[in-house]
Amino acid sequence: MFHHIFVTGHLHRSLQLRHIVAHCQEMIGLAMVDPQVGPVGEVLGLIMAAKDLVAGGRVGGGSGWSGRGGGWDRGREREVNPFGNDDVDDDADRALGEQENTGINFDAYEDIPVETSGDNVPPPVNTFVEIDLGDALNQNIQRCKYVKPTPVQRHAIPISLGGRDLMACAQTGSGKTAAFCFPIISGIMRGQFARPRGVRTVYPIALILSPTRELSCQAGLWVKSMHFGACNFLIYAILISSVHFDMQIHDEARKFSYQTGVKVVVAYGGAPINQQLRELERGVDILVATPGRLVDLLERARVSLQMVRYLALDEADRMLDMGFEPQIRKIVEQMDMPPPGLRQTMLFSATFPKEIQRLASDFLSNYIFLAVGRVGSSTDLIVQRVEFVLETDKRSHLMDLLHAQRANGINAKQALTLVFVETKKGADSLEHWLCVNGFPATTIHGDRTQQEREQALRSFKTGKTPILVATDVAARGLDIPHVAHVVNFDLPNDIDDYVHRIGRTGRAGKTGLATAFFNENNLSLAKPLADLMQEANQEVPAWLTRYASRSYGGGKNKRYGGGGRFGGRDFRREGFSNRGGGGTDYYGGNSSGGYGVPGSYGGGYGPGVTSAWD
Ligand SMILES: Nc1ncnc2c1ncn2[C@@H]1O[C@H](COP(=O)(O)OP(=O)(O)OP(=O)(O)O)[C@@H](O)[C@H]1O
Repeated sequence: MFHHIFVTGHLHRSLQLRHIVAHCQEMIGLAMVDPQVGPVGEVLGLIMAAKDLVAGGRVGGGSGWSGRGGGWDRGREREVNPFGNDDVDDDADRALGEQENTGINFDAYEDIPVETSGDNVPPPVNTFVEIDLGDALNQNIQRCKYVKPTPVQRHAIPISLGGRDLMACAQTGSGKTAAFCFPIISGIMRGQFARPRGVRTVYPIALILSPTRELSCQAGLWVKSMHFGACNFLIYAILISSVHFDMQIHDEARKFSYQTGVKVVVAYGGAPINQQLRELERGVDILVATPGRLVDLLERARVSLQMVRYLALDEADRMLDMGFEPQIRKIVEQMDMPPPGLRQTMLFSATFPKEIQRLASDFLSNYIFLAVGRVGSSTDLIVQRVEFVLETDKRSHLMDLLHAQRANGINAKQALTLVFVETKKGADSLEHWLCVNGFPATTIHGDRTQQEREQALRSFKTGKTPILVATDVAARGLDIPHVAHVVNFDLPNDIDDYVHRIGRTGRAGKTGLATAFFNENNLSLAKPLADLMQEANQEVPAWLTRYASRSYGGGKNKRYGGGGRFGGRDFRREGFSNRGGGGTDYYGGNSSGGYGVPGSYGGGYGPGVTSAWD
């Protein structure tokens, strides 16, 4: 027989919720967390309590972390199992947690060209067992159902394990997160890191920076069964207006580091800082952070970077474009982080414009450049279509597509469609119009609160609203299973943004479809788009080739200009010398902005275009 425990709440009823949780805890003999940081933090604290309850963990107060690398103090806390219970039988939960890594079409990656450059490049591996990652990590790889490494992992993991700095470019959905997480976790497991004991300051060993807090969040709805002695409990942890989400990288890193003794903490803006501070106080080995929130923590002296031995930048080109570069420089160069050479630095993205490579090389020491596939290319697992659609016809055209999808059963349960638009207003109005016309949709854009964005993502992921209308906020990194179709209702101005957007489908060896509506407003994209499609063996419509041949320069998409179709790969091979190697200083002598780079990268956004940072 099951005892049912409902943990449910609303912000203004958080006291009541607290009592319910306390009661649950009393029933099964667990300690109570002390959620004392205001209503939102309180509710999140309660949810964390529920989460620990669900996982059978014992939640203690104060610092539960001690010993090497801040690993688990197993006498006082037990680690929440990020893989969840095997006996989960709830559809929504399954949809949220399932990664479906079995049946991946690895053959799709076999022929992919790989380029490495730099001194003494360690050879690639073919299997995970060849690499000595340690038992605990190997077990987690099995739990993730990763049978063999993806190409970027085959090359990047030995390079990083060899202690080398790395700039890696590999296609969307090809497993870059694990490629930088595995060596970091393995390195921390092996290392001896004597860290200062600050009163309130924590000293992470690894820092993973990612550009947006949206870089996929994992929803926190728990419906689990569990057993205590002779009793079975079904525990429902549902929060009506505030749900705790973890960033995707954090979520992945937690899976990979499960039972390794390596503690991962996330800090990102738009969520209450107190909860994050409490988590940090319990100890941290790997800190996953967005730049803004990290600067805040550094300024409050709650985090010191002086022990950082590993620095990873995900979506590194975005992190270094003009919008965020000063913040990144502050974190990496102006605080207490060890310099290149004394720390290991790994930069990853699917796109890496040369100008950004130049900036990035400032952070690296004698690094290896790795390109899996052509730099900035899209995977040919995605079928790309471009249709000429006038502005005034876009809605009816989209409707036709959606009706056809429905008729073909493509939009059956769990097949999701992501529609990219240019503006926040445009997103809201299209969402409304879709809903009115019988297509449940939701939106994600910069004017929505963090909570609304998270709810939208969750509603999309679970298939409740199988259409998500988004601005570029959702263009990068999001790893949402079952996105079958990406529609570029409005095309971006920058071909790299297009690559990231369509990369929300066709992930991890699966196929996907991307449709773009092109018209005379997108002429500057004609050539790069035609080139990209050709590169990915896609059918390029004759009209697009004609536009492309007229070469409308927009000052953007410079990788297509001159010297090879994609403007080369490792920029060091193109007549620029690496600063670290003692060559020409191409920075124009200014290291904090205005780099004197001819035609420096402008972030890729035209005026009025919504960026991922809004
Ligand atoms: N070796 C592997 N075997 C099977 N699945 C894998 C493997 N490595 C990663 N994956 C899965 O592939 C998916 C895509 O991985 P990930 O999100 O790291 O891609 P990415 O290269 O960072 O993409 P993007 O550039 O869009 O951020 C994830 O669901 C991940 O769990």
